Amino acid sequence: MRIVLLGAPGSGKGTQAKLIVKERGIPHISTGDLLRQAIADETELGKAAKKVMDAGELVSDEIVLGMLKDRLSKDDAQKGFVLDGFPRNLTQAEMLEDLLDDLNIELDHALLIQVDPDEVVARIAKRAEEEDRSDDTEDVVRNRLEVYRKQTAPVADFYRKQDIVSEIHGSGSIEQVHDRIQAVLRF
Ligand SMILES: Nc1ncnc2c1ncn2[C@@H]1O[C@H](COP(=O)(O)OP(=O)(O)O)[C@@H](O)[C@H]1O
Ligand SMILES: [Mg+2]
Repeated sequence: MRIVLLGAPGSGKGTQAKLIVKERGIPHISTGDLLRQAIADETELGKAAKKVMDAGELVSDEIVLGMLKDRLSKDDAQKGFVLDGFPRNLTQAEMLEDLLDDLNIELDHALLIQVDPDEVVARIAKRAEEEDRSDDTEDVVRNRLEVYRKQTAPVADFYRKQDIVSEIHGSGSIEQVHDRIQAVLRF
């Protein structure tokens, strides 16, 4: 099964992706995690990405797509995957479409996790304490939410045209949200 997770920063994409992959034995592909790993490894790509991420902006489409291409070509991704954090804008959605066309595969589900902005801000503040992410400070979060509203929210419409979007109510406990996702994936 090939799943894309959409939703604002802090909506719970990473949290829910981990639960889905545990049950289905497919990899969790998070472009944010791949970038944070590149930063930790101090690669050239990581150094370039860090500056952009620390400002709450999006890393260039080419860099992220290159990373994703490599990751999707690995053996474990052939049975399916949960993609988290990509596509982040319409250009990336089109790039992903071309990439999947080349591989002769299609997405099965685009899950849009919906959470009130106030709740998202509160969750991210909590995550900032727990995880020490340099892009989780209040100013940067505000900018990331703005980038989400302008650039990422339209991606849902891109997938609505393919009729693969399911909206998931993202408030409540992690288990409750997971149950809602399971109900959609079973269908
Ligand atoms: N249903 C939930 N209720 C409360 N907190 C949640 C819930 N889902 C996720 N969180 C917390 O919110 C923060 C953001 O979640 P995360 O999965 O990192 O979101 P995203 O990957 O969409 O940015 C994390 O600290 C996570 O533990
Ligand atoms: Mg995440």
